[in-house]
Amino acid sequence: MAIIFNDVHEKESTIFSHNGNKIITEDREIDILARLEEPLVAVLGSVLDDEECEALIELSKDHLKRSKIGSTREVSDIRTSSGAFLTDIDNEVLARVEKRVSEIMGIPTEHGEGLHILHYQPGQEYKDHVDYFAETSKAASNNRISTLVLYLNDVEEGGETYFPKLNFTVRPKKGMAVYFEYFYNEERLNELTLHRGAPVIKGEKWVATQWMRRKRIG
Ligand SMILES: O=C(O)CCC(=O)C(=O)O
Ligand SMILES: [Fe+2]
Repeated sequence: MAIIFNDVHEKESTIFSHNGNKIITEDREIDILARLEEPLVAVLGSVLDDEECEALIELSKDHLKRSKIGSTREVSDIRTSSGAFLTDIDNEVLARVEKRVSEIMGIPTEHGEGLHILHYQPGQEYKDHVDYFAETSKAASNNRISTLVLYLNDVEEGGETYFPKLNFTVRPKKGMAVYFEYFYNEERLNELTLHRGAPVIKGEKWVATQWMRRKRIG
């Protein structure tokens, strides 16, 4: 008698709702270049133009200080780059980018923490981590659910975003982005979004990250 294995695993629904190979936003057509389905990771092309990338870098230069991580805001070895949130800044390019990012992520801007700019020099990295907060942390009452990392420049060597549990690498390219989400009921899927910013070997690396929360902030 044959044994029948029932596949009881049904695909969980995702926040990201774009199908096909393009995302049409109010002011831009964005290419979906590659995607993994579970957990959902999507590599996006031509999210920002050169002028927008350069404007974000310039804005952050005034605000950069040594990166602080986690809700305790302590300087840590996990992230050796420098970072700054672009909040409370009245700027036309920033507003346009935030609107576009919100359309891509399918979440209103009010759920976002503001764009966070990171600057890595050779040898600097962001070691393995997940973007959501531990259940025991205070911030988990309105936890993060999705991330968009925008690459603001071309890195000569190194600086890849790497997902070790998926064995998936994204190479930084100016104007491109990687999207991923971790709002699955199945905790295993969220944990698979573990990722790192590999050390920059040559050149420098600039990224802008948008983390979205489950509820509006404030
Ligand atoms: O720099 C990268 O490639 C990853 C950045 C990142 O993981 C983050 O901003 O949460
Ligand atoms: Fe991250």
